[in-house]
Amino acid sequence: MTSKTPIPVVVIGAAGKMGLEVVKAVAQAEDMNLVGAIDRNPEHQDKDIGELAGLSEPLEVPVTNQMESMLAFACQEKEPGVMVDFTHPDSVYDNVRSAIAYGIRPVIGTTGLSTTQIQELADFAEKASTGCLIIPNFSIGMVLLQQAAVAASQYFDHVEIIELHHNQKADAPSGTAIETAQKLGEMGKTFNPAIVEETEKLTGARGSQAEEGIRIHSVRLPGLIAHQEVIFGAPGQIYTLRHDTSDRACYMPGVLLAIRKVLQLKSLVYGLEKIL
Ligand SMILES: NC(=O)C1=CN([C@@H]2O[C@H](COP(=O)(O)OP(=O)(O)OC[C@H]3O[C@@H](n4cnc5c(N)ncnc54)[C@H](OP(=O)(O)O)[C@@H]3O)[C@@H](O)[C@H]2O)C=CC1
Ligand SMILES: O=C(O)C1=N[C@H](C(=O)O)C[C@H](O)C1
Repeated sequence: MTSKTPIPVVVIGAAGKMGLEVVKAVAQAEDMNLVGAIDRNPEHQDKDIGELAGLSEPLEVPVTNQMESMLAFACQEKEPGVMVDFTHPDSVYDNVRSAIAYGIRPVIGTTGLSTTQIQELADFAEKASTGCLIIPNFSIGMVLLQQAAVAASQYFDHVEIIELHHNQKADAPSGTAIETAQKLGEMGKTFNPAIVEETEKLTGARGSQAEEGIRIHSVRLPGLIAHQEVIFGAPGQIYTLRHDTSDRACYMPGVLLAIRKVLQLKSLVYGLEKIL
């Protein structure tokens, strides 16, 4: 039996809510080896990431805020490496450019990249012939919700999206809600034709206007994790699609799949459904 060399994985944002889940999932995956844990939070510097993640054994991987040195180290591994990014909308773009420059394949979970930034990263990955994945939502339930929404949009002309998240979330609307609106927008129809002339007495009362006239409403409260409703309306009926997460572990099968798949790519791919 041949045993393949494990995939070297670096996690950036490793000490955050998603980063710690990824650390646990990668540590348990037989075909992966966690080689680096990057996080800027000063509280966690030099601590063993396995201990921070609550694993029974240390992983002998200390948290560092030195991204460039860590990427330089990871690119010397025998096998091509992968960097999983769950950081912040303000830093993900630069992190990904650096990873690609070192020949490390990025798997991006961080949301909040602009359309221009995504296009620039796609061009950069293409020039470097490097795989790169941007996945606004790693849960299979959300892929299914989006597919059901696209199917329903053939029959409904009116639709709005409500996304609800914990109140530590930096970006609004969520990357998932934007992706959902884009998918509905790709149907090529204009939703929500105006029936009356509306006046917003409080700015933002009707949410933000996304693709093809689709409105997105963002709710932020402690006690929530990540939830989304797509509500279709027609005379005499409402059709509601809803996805709820109760544990960030729900994203891990998607994250592990992305780590394996990004190594087979030579350019940027957007969306979990493209690699299923
Ligand atoms: N695609 C998906 O399926 C999912 C995506 N997300 C997205 O992932 C991102 C992270 O979410 P979450 O884990 O909840 O956030 P957290 O704030 O819990 O974690 C982010 C971590 O990254 C650190 N960090 C931020 N910037 C840098 C940087 N430049 N270099 C190193 N470390 C950095 C933060 O440090 P500090 O505390 O000092 O800021 C923090 O420890 C968000 O954009 C969120 O929307 C979340 C869930 C699922
Ligand atoms: O910040 C989060 O928590 C989440 N962010 C992603 C998004 O913005 O869509 C994915 C999921 O909704 C959880």
